[in-house]
Amino acid sequence: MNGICPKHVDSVITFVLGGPGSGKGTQCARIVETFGFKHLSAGDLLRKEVVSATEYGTMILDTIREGKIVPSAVTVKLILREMESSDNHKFLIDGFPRSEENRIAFERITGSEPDFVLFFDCPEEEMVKRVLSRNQGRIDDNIDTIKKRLKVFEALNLPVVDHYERRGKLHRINAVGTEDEIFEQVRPVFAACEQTAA
Ligand SMILES: Nc1ncnc2c1ncn2[C@@H]1O[C@H](COP(=O)(O)OP(=O)(O)O)[C@@H](O)[C@H]1O
Ligand SMILES: Nc1ccn([C@H]2C[C@H](O)[C@@H](COP(=O)(O)OP(=O)(O)O)O2)c(=O)n1
Ligand SMILES: [Mg+2]
Repeated sequence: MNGICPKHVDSVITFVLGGPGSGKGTQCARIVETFGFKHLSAGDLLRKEVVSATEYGTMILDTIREGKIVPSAVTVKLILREMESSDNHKFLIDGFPRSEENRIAFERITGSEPDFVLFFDCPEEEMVKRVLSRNQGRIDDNIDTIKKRLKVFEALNLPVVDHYERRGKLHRINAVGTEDEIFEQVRPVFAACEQTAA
C-alpha cells in the first residue's frame, strides 16, 4: 500500500513495463475491466499534451518522434495530476518508468514505490510486427522509430526491470501467445493483490 497523497492513503500502485508493442495497453484494458484499476498510460498523457498544444507539446512530439524519453519531471507531473484527481485508489501506470531517471524522479517526487511491477517479456521481432500493424495513426509506429525505440528499451528500460527484479517486486509475463493466454498469467497477480487488500 502507498500513501502516495493525502487523498489516497491506501493506494495500490502497479507499474506496467515492456517494450513497444509488447501488449501493455491491451492487457491493461483487461486488468481494468476485471479488477477495476485506474489505467494511466504515460504515453497517452504525453500525447494529450501534444494534441492540446501545451507548453511542452512540441518538445514531447519531437521526443516521441525520435523514440527518446521525455524529461521525467514532465511525465511524473502528468501522472501525479491524474492520480490526485482520481476517485480510484488502484493505479495501473502503463509505460512508466521507462528509465532509471523516470524511476528515481517518481520516488523523489511522490515518496512512493510501486506495490508490484508487471513486465511483458516479448521478442523484438514480435514487437516490431505488432507495432507496424497497430494502425492507430501514431507518428512513432514506423520502422525507423521502432528501431530507435528498441535501442532505448534495451539501454534504458531494462535496467528498471532489473531494479524491480532485484527488489522482488517484478512479475515477468511471457507476452507471446493470444491475449487470453497472456491475461491468464496476469490474472493471478492481481487476484493475490485483491486477497492482500481484503
Ligand atoms: N497477444 C497479442 N498477440 C498479437 N497482437 C497483440 C497481442 N496483444 C496486443 N496485440 C496487438 O499489438 C499491438 C500493440 O499492443 P499494445 O497493447 O498497444 O502494446 P504496447 O502498449 O505495449 O505498445 C496492438 O495492435 C494490439 O492489438
Ligand atoms: N515514461 C514514458 C512513457 C512514454 N514516453 C514517450 C516515449 C515513448 O516512445 C512514447 C510512447 O509511449 P507508449 O507507452 O504510448 O508506447 P507503447 O505503447 O509502448 O508503444 O511516449 C516517455 O517519454 N516516457
Ligand atoms: Mg501502449
